[in-house]
Amino acid sequence: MHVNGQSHRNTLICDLDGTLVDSAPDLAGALITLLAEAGRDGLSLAQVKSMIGDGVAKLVERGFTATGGCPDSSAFEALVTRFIEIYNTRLVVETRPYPGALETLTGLKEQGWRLIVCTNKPETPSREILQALELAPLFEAVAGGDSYPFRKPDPRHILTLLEGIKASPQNAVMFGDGPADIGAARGAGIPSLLAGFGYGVTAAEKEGPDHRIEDFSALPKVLMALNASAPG
Ligand SMILES: O=C(O)COP(=O)(O)O
Ligand SMILES: [Mg+2]
Repeated sequence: MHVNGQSHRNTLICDLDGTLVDSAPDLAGALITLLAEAGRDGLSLAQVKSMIGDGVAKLVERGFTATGGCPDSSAFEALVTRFIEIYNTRLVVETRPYPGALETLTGLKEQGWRLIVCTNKPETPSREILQALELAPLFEAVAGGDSYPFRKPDPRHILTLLEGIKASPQNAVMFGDGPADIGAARGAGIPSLLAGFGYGVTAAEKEGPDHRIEDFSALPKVLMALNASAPG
């Protein structure tokens, strides 16, 4: 679909952790419990925030690397399994949507935007979190870090999800807080919008996002501007 010679954007791909929901307190709680079980020191919330964005295995790896070293192969796999077990008991204890997320996305949906989630968190807990926080009805589709054999920053994570709902990359916009989001969007050839309130913001800035917002209330305006006709 073209409007004024440009592709009309009507599909918003949302990252989950650090973009739709502030999930760091529960992820940190689970990681700190896991570290304690292994006799390791704790980590601050700020430290854990900087480790989120590339899926659970990376989070566990980074947590152990930062506290004395990461075990390899089978011992590591057991830690990831245990992490998921602990995290499953506290998916939404402290996790909440960012202020204005529900209202803003509801408004966009009413205006005709198609909303989908592309996260590196495994699909099952992602769906459970969206359901528990009453965000699930907004989204047409959800892809997690384990939904396909690839994940962000691989652009195929985004492209396969779009294909699944028969949406074109030419009509899509990526909204995320981490370098994996901005990198995947660039690889897929779609504009990216950085959630400046999220976790991977400093690293994401280096990937050159097309736009940046500091809260949800700014989202509709940026999306409208994207669809506005080019000057001249
Ligand atoms: O699970 C993670 O590390 C984060 O996932 P997301 O930022 O892609 O939602
Ligand atoms: Mg994120």
